[in-house]
Amino acid sequence: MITVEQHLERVLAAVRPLAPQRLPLDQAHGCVLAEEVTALLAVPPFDNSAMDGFAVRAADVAAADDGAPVRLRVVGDVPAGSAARPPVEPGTAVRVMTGAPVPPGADAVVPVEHTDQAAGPGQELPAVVEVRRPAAPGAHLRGAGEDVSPGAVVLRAGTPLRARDLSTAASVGHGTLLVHPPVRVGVLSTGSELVPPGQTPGAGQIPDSNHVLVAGMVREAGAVPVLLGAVADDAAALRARLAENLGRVEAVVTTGGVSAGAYDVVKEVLAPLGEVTFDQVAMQPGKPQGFGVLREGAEAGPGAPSDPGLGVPIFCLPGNPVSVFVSFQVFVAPALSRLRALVADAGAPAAAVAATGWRCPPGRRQYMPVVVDGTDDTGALRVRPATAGGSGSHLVASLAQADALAVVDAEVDAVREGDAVRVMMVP
Ligand SMILES: Nc1nc2c(c(=O)[nH]1)N[C@H]1C(S)=C(S)[C@@H](COP(=O)(O)OP(=O)(O)OC[C@H]3O[C@@H](n4cnc5c(N)ncnc54)[C@H](O)[C@@H]3O)O[C@H]1N2
Ligand code: MOO
Repeated sequence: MITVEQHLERVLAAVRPLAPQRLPLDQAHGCVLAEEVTALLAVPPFDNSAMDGFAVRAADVAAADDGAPVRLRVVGDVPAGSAARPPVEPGTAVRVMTGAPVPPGADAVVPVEHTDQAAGPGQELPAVVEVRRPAAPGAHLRGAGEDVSPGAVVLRAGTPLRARDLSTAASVGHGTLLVHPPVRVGVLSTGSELVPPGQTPGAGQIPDSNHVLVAGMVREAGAVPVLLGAVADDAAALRARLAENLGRVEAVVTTGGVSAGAYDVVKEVLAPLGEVTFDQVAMQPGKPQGFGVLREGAEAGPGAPSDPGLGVPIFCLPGNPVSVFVSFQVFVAPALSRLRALVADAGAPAAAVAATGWRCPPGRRQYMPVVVDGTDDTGALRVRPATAGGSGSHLVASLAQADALAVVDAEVDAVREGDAVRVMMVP
């Protein structure tokens, strides 16, 4: 048996960040930025109106009032996007829309509501506008560069790009960014007993819950699942499904077929394709684990894992669904973070206290799905097992209740009510 740390170390030593690529903004969401981004354009890019109304000289309308409106001759119309710049001379106004460039000579905008003109679409350009309120110099004007000036740093390397980061990049003039590209993860279930979700299982069959579990966890880890379906416990079918798909993924996660069964074909198939080893890890659930590197169409031999074209890391997780969930959290998620070039780690487990006791397996670190039931007087989280059935790795239906995994050291044979435990919160 090896420890969780030994297995994780081996996994992380075999993966490194995908080489940066320049991608269009609409493909870069969730990717980690590989460059510092500076503004090419100012924001706003030019002086413009904050209101639909009339660009005026503030001095002209200083005394305007409902009882004594100021009449200005309208000498032009500037919708947003227009290149027109009709000058505003004393005694004149130019109609402007929100976002339209402020014409030369104007130093204020009077909103349409403060004039005799009707608001809304389809209004003809009037020859004369009556202004009924004064406007201070600068009123309703938005100055070029108010937010950022060209050359300002707007995004730092290492940022996982959110929607608003992409909008920032677009607003300062970028159409592409240098990013660590999306990590595509092949998701493959194995087992002759599996039927697709929603299909009534026949004798001895069960729904394939692992496929949607792994695909969803891949998404929650910021990577992109590539659904490779389920294969029966048949060596040729498994070999073919992997070989067909290796070229289009940066990692693979399989479930099932890694323990001691007579039909556990994952082990049998993987040796000739690459370098995958199968270990017993001192954890519960998740004891049998396979991990290694596959090379597309290549013979087995040492290489540089996760370099495009050189190798694809493969995680062969045990079939029991709770084992899949835990193994993904503990081994696959950190590896996907590294492939994405994320620097932030998951952080230390939080302090909690057991609201009820439970049994633990001898000699294996336990990852018990738990529900958080508030906090105690000291502020520690109160936790209890998510299922009345304890820590069985097949108790998948209760997994949805879990808020966290309680991590109990291998030497502990039972957690008693009131014991301190560490918990990892789960998505
Ligand atoms: N003789 C031994 N038997 C077992 C050992 C052992 O050391 N010696 N280890 C046990 C442990 S611990 C685990 S965990 C499991 C791992 O089994 P496999 O990875 O070989 O997985 P399977 O046998 O294919 O399936 C196990 C279990 O999970 C169900 N399953 C599989 N795939 C799915 C799926 N896609 N969706 C839902 N459920 C799935 C499957 O029906 C089995 O019930 O081995 C123990 N045995
Ligand atoms: O490792 Mo198995 O996951 O204990 O059931």
